[in-house]
This record gives sequence, C-alpha cells and structure tokens, in this order.
Amino acid sequence: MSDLKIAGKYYWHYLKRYWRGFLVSIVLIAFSTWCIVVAPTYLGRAVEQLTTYLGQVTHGSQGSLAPFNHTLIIYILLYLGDASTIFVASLILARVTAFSTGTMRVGLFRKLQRMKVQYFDTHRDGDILARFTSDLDNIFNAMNQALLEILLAIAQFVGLLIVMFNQSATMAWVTMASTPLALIVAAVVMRKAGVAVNRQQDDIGKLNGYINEQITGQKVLITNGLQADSLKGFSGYNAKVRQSALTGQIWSGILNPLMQGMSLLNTAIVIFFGSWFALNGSLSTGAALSLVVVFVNYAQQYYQPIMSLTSLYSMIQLAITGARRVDEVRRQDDEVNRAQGQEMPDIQRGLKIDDVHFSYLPGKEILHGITIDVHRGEMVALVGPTGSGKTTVMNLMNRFYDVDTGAITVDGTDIRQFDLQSLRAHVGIVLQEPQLFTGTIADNIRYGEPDAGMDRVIDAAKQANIHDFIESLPDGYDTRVSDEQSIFSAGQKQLMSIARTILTNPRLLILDEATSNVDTVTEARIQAAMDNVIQGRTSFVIAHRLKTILNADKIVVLRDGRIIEQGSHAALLQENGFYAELYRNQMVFE
Ligand SMILES: Nc1ncnc2c1ncn2[C@@H]1O[C@H](COP(=O)(O)OP(=O)(O)OP(=O)(O)O)[C@@H](O)[C@H]1O
Repeated sequence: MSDLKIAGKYYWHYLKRYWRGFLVSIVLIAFSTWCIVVAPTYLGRAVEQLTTYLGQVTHGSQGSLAPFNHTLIIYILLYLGDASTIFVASLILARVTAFSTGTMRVGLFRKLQRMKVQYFDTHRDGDILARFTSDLDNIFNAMNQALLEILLAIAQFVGLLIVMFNQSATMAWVTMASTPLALIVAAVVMRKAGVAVNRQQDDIGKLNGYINEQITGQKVLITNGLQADSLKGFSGYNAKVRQSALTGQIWSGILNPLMQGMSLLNTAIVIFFGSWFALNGSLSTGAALSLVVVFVNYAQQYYQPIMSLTSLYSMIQLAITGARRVDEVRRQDDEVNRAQGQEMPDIQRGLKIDDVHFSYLPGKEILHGITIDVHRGEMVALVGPTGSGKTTVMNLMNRFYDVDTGAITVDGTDIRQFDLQSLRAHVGIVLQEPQLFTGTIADNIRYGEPDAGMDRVIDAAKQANIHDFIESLPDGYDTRVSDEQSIFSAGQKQLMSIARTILTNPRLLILDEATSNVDTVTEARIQAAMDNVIQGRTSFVIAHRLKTILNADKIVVLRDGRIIEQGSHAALLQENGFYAELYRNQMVFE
C-alpha cells in the first residue's frame, strides 16, 4: 500500500469521530467557494454595465449608474461572505484538529501498552520516541495549517471548473490548456521531494536513537574516553539528516516558483485568446471585455489551489510520512490475551516448565527443551554462563514472550489459559536494572497497588531493609523521585523495587539478581531483603553470585539453552561437574 493510502486511512480513522464538525466545515467551505468563484462574474457584469453607461453618456443619452453600483455591492458582499465563512470554518477545524490529534496521541500511547515486548526489544527507544514527538508534531502541524487549505483548494478547483464551463466552454478549455504540463512538472518534482522527505524522517529517527543511546550510556563513554568517537558517530548521523533535509527542501522549494511561472503563462494565454475571441467573435464590446476580465480572474484563480497545495507540499509530505510511521506502530500485533481467560489461582501444587522450546527469531532456537519442576513454596535458582538463556526463561514465565512448543503450567493449567492481567498481577518481578518513576518514594513502592495505605508501604519498606534510609531523608516517604532519581544509589533503587514487589504479595516471584557493583553492606542488605521476599513463596532467582543461592531448593544449570545439571548445592558439588567448577572459580574471587 502506498504511503498516501496508509496516511489517508490513518487520518480518516481519527477524523471520522468528529464527522459533525468536519461536515459543518465542509458546508461552510462550499459556501465560501461559491462566493469566491461567483464574484468574478459580478466583476464582469460591472465592467459590462460601466461600458454601457459610458456608451450612453458619450452618445448624449441619459444613463444610470444604479445597476453598476448594485453589482459592486453584491461583489463586495460575496467577498465578505467568503472571509467570514472561512473564519468560522477555520475555528471549527482547529477544534477538530486539536481533538483528533489528541486522540491520536492517546491511541499511540495505549497501543504501546498493549504491544508485545518484542517490539521494544527490537526497536531503539529514540526511534519510538521520535514517533511520539516529531512524527505526531508533523501530523499536528499539517492538520492545523494545511487541512483547511487542502479542503479550500479542492472546493475552489471544483467550483471554478463548474462556473468556467457555465460562462464559456471555449474560454474554459483555454484556461485549462496548460494543465497537463503543470501536472507533469508537479508530479516529477513532488516525487523527488517525497523520497527525500521520507528519508529525512527515517534519518531523524536514527539520529534520535543514537542520541538516546549515547545519553543512556554516557558513563561508559566517559570511562572509556570515547567522547570523540561519540561525537564522530553523531556527526555522521547528523550529516545524513542535514543532507536529506536539504534535498527535500530544495525539491519542495522549486515547486512553488514553477507553479507561479505556470500561472503567469496561463494568464498570458487567456489574455491572448480572450482578446482574439473579442476581436473576431460576435459578442458586443462590453460583453467581450467582460468575458476577458472574468477569465483573467479565473486564470489567476485556477492555479491558486495547485499553488497552495504545492507550497504546503513539504508539510503535507512530512505528515504523510509521520502517519505512515505512527501507523506502523498501530498495526503491530497486540499481546495475545485469551478472551475470558481464567483468573490465575493460588499455587497449590507447583509450577512446571515442560519441554519448552523457544526462539526470538524464526529458525534460531534459543531454548532447546527446558523442563523444570517447582513445588509450591520452593526456591529455584537458574545459573549458567552469559547468553545461556536464563533471562529468556524468565521472559516466558510472565509471558513477555510465548513458548514455541511445550508449555508452562501452574497446577497443570497452561499459563496461556489465564487472563494476562491476572497472570501479571500475581507474578512479581524484580529486574536487574531497577526502575523508579516520577512521583514520591511512597508512590514508587505502591506502584503496583496505587490504593495501598501508608502502613502497607512502610511494612514493605521494612521487609526490604530500606525503611531506615527513607526515614533519614528530610521528606521521608514524600521525597520526590524524578529526574534527580540518580541521587539514589543502585542498591537503594534495588531495595525500593524489592519493596514494591513485596507490597504486591505475588504468588510467583522472579528475581533477576543485580549484577551492578554495590558495596558489601548494601549487598548484604539486598540479600536479606531478597530472603525476606522469597520466604515461603514459589520463586525463581537468576543468580550471578553463587553464594546467594546456597540455600536454594533446586539449582538449575543452563548452558546454550539446555539444562546440563540440576539438584541441590550439595548434590551438584558432589557431582563435580560444571556447577562445581563454576562455584570453585567464584569462591577464589569472593
Ligand atoms: N530480544 C531478543 N531477540 C533476539 N535474540 C535475543 C533477544 N534477547 C536475547 N536474545 C538471545 O538469546 C540468548 C539468551 O539470552 P538471555 O538474555 O536469555 O541469556 P542470559 O543467560 O540471561 O544472559 P546474561 O547472564 O548475560 O543475562 C542470547 O544468545 C541472546 O543473544
């Protein structure tokens, strides 16, 4: 499907909700067009009446200027009618635009909440952000500034054709004679500009992605002294944006002067043929003069719609590209949620990962038949070298991704049978990289249950060993976490996110152990907090430091997406295999 078609469908999807306002504007625009295209006929009539009057006066007879004055008043009224209806139409359209672009923004944000995690894993944050910012801005600007112009141009063009043929078919054909040439020129230039503008938007997306990555990884950059390389990378992306923007501007800038030239040429053709018809035709001088005046007016109006569309061209093209990019997001698959899925029950017997195969990309299997049995209340630790598939197993348990074959079951029921919301509400996750959100510390702890009272917030913070620290802050639990969230250390953030999980009282717990370096005191605190949260809960821990999982009921050792050993710490040491070696190696460093 072409970009134009995609954009058309996209705009219609949002505009149709406000069809009443849209319809009223179209009626007003039709009226204003009628005023503007009928006005020249009154000008022509005035010229004819003036010629008649002057003829009468020069021949000594008594003439009257009354008809001429009357025609002039109608002429002025028509222009006033045009201006006032356009003003009202523009107010209504501004409202329609504001509401529909507001709905687009909400639509995009809602879509992001429903989309598969895969989209976020495979797209750079900056590119997603660009769809919210520059793409939606382009859509808004075009709707705000160009929608009225486009509707006016279409209405004027159609109205003009009707009155021109009504007045004189011959002169109408003369006025339109240069159209094919103008259309060919416009099509060629617009095609070139379209390609450039498309490239410009994609280049901006990539530039944003790069900037975002460099800001997020700034500390790594500084520590490795890579500022110059970062700048060099930026310059490359920036040069591409500059080049495509320049090309786009040049092509869309050429269009308007070209159309102005075509309009002048057209007026000359009309004057030439009009005068020829006046001299050689059967019309009276007054009528012939009037026809020329009217058609010179039409010839100038004829290119007006094309010129206003071409002057808005780069804006329209940016909006078409914007709509294509936003629509790309809109058409992404949603997460699969079973209709009328079951409520996830309390775990009675346990959880089973049953011969699970999984691949992120077709043909590249990551997990090759994983089977893990966990009984209610047990703690299972996943260990293994980097890239062995530990995080992938976690991704499957709360359905960030779905298994290819095999199943994950709770008391024998496949987790895909559960309502997704219910599953997520009962599976608590503490991620390796804790995330705090804008709001107070208390808000952050009760993030999963916004209605929880302060007593529960404090209780969770106590269990997570972070209560004393929060109390020591001047504003305590009301301390604001925002952009300055970096005032908290990695360990403190981790403890707050553990408190957040404790508060939701999950039935199944997944802990991705933080690998970030924290001091030994904080590490001990995190360990104690984790022990608290794990206590009596069915849980999975992705362990990087083996000393933290010595008490696990079962340790599962993964390598290259396969389980190579499993058992208790003591049993695995006894086996003297991969785990035992891993453990001994780590103990040397501890
Ligand atoms: N979104 C993704 N798309 C494609 N491949 C992925 C994706 N996420 C992970 N992988 C691949 O899956 C494999 C397993 O990755 P996973 O993150 O599960 O390993 P891990 O054991 O958790 O590693 P680590 O200890 O480093 O966190 C790796 O080869 C990785 O490249």
